[in-house]
Amino acid sequence: MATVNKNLSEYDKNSIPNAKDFRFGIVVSEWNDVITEGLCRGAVEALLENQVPAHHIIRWNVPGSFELIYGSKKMLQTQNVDAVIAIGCVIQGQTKHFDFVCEGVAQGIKDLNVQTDIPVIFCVLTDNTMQQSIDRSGGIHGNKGTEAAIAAIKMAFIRQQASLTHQIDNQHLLSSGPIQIEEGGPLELKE
Ligand SMILES: Nc1c(NC[C@H](O)[C@H](O)[C@H](O)CO)[nH]c(=O)[nH]c1=O
Ligand SMILES: CC(=O)[C@@H](O)COP(=O)(O)O
Repeated sequence: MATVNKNLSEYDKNSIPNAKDFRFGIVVSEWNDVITEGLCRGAVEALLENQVPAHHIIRWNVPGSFELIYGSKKMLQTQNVDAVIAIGCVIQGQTKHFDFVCEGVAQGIKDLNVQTDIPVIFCVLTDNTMQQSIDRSGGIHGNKGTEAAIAAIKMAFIRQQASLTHQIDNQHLLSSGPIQIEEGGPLELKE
């Protein structure tokens, strides 16, 4: 479904876990800052609306969207955050540079999600025109920053639940007593 058929700012408030204990990093590109500031505003407002304390939000600026990769990596490596929101706006110019920046950022953010344990949310507009960016950063199609903040809350919750489940599994395994290994027999846990 294309963005034109969906308002980026709309979400089911009943489906959002309580985010009061989560901490969020926001890395913002300074290129097209009129747009990225609007995206950041949408993200922060959504986090605050979902009980995230203001002091649980850490914001850093980077020069351009390509630097979101390094900025997000250092954010998650050095700050106690449960998710990172990478905010940028890439607009087609006269050359192929748009293609390389967009592909590079998408791949870089994807790599961070694969290689680290902290979810990094891709809040990067890749538009043909400034009007398209305006429409998606608080305009007629809503705010992609809002969408990204909700995604960040949901992914932080998934990470938390996965960690708890892993701990329970480990506790069960560890509390099941010694592992009895019979010569040639199946490996059995003695309750
Ligand atoms: N043209 C846009 C850029 N270009 C700059 C790059 O992101 C990067 O900062 C530069 O290549 C140095 O590494 N960045 C945007 O965020 N948006 C653009 O439209
Ligand atoms: C995405 C870009 O880097 C692009 O906006 C730069 O413009 P140009 O392709 O005209 O150099």
